[in-house]
Amino acid sequence: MDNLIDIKGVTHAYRTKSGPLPVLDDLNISVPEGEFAAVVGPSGCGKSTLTRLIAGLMKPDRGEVWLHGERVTGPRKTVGMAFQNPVLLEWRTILQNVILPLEIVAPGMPRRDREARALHLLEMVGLKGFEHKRPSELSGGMRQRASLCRAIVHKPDVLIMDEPFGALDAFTREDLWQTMRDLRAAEPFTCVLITHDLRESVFLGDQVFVLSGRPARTQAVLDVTLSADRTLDILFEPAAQDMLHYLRDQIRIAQGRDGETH
Ligand SMILES: Nc1ncnc2c1ncn2[C@@H]1O[C@H](COP(=O)(O)OP(=O)(O)OP(=O)(O)O)[C@@H](O)[C@H]1O
Repeated sequence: MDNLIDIKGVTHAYRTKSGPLPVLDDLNISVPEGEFAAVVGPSGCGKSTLTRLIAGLMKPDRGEVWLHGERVTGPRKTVGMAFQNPVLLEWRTILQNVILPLEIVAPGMPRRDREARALHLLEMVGLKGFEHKRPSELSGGMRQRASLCRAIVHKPDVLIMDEPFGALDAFTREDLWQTMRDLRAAEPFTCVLITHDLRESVFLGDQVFVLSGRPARTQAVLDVTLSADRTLDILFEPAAQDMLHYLRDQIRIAQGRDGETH
C-alpha cells in the first residue's frame, strides 16, 4: 500500500529570544492511504508543530514532508483540519459554516450540490434539523460535530485533528469517537489525530505513534489490531487493555519517569 503521508527525518527548532528551541528531531512517520494515525506524547513535545508541518503552514529546518507523492512546500487545499476549539463563524448558519471549504476549493460547484453535500454530512453526524441554527445555539459536542463535517466536506486527502475532543465531557467525547468511526466507514479518509487520551488513540487509530519528550522523535509505534467496526466495549477487553498499558508505559518513558512506581 502507498503511503499518503511520509514524514522523513523532520527536524525543527523555533527561534526564540533565548535561542533556538529544538522541537522535532529526525522524526519519521508514514501513514498509508485510508489509515488513521493517532499521535500521542508528553505535553509540549511538538505534536501541534507536527500538524502545522503536515498542513504546509510551516517548513521544517531539515527533512521532508510528502503528501500523496508530492513534497509539501506550502499550505494545501487538500488538507482538512479540526481543532479543540471548533472556530465556527457566528455570522453564518451551521450549514453555511460547513459549506465554507467548498466555496474556496470548488467555487464552480452549484450551490444546490454544495448544500446537498453538507446536509448529507450533517445528517450522518446527527445534526439534521440544526442546519439553520447559529453556532452559539448548539452545544459544544454539536459544534464539534459540525466542525468535523466542515473538515471533510471537500473530501480532503488528509484530515488533521489536533485534540478535537479535548474540551468535551467524557460521555460526549465517546459519542464523538463513534461518530468518527461511522464517518470513516461511510467516507474513507486518511487521518492524523493528535490526542492526550490513550483510549481515544486505541479506539480510533490503526496505528499509534508515541513521540518522545522534546525534541520529539518517534519513540514507539503500536499497530492497533482491533476490528475496524470496534465498539466502545472492546476497550475493556484484554487485547485493548494490553495496548493501553503498553502506551502508558511508553508515555512514562517519554516523560523520563520510567522506573517510578505506579
Ligand atoms: N511559534 C512558536 N514559537 C516559539 N515556540 C513555540 C512556538 N510554537 C510552539 N512553541 C514551543 O514548542 C514546543 C512544542 O509545542 P507544540 O504546541 O508543538 O507541542 P504539543 O506537543 O502540541 O503541546 P501540548 O501537548 O501541550 O498541546 C513548546 O515548548 C512550545 O512552547
